[in-house]
Amino acid sequence: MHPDLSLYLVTDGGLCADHGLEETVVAAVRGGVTLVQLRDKHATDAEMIDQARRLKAALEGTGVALIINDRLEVALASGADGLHIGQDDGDVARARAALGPQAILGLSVQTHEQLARLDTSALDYLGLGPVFATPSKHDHAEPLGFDGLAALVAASPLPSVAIGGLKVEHAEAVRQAGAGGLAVISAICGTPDPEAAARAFPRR
Ligand SMILES: Cc1ncc(COP(=O)(O)OP(=O)(O)O)c(N)n1
Ligand SMILES: Cc1nc(C(=O)O)sc1CCOP(=O)(O)O
Ligand SMILES: [Mg+2]
Repeated sequence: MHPDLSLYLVTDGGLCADHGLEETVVAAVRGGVTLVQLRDKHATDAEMIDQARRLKAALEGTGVALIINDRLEVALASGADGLHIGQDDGDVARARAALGPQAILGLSVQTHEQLARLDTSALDYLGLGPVFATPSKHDHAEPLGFDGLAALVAASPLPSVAIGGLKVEHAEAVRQAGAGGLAVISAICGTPDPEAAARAFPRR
């Protein structure tokens, strides 16, 4: 499947708390978000399944897919549209086999070495980052900058989305680096008006 990576909202329960998770996501989608990832490092599986089901219902009719961060079992149990995993989050082939061919499956890549040993056949897209250091992910890798991002995009055989410290003012540089879009947490979650924050990003 080919997800629309143009403006990819990754959620953070803490940052979204002001408006509430569903309200933030629905407003951001009204503002132009094209893909949503439920990311919660603290919830139990049962809590995350419940969150995912509520988000899936809230996204009904919008055409925007819901991706689950890290947890294959949550993706399977919640009826979400896909899964995003990192280098240490489990096996890509196993995830694809469990999710089936229609699901969206994304993987994080930080280096050329990771890219070189990747079997991309089971994947739909890559998340490349961090472009910049960010407080939203305490264990992030060395920042790539835009030159590093462009080099990874050029070596990537799959559509890619850039992530890490990205704001509206970086959209043009990300486009010039060749990525298919931007993935953001704090540029939308935790802003006073998530719809306006999403709308401020240029359309692709
Ligand atoms: C779109 C996108 N790209 C990268 C990541 C990071 O995934 P990972 O390295 O597994 O780190 P965590 O998000 O699990 O902390 C992502 N979530 N989404
Ligand atoms: C979830 C995540 N993954 C990253 C990576 O580099 O793989 S950076 C990141 C956090 C992105 O949040 P913000 O938009 O607030 O910087
Ligand atoms: Mg992960």
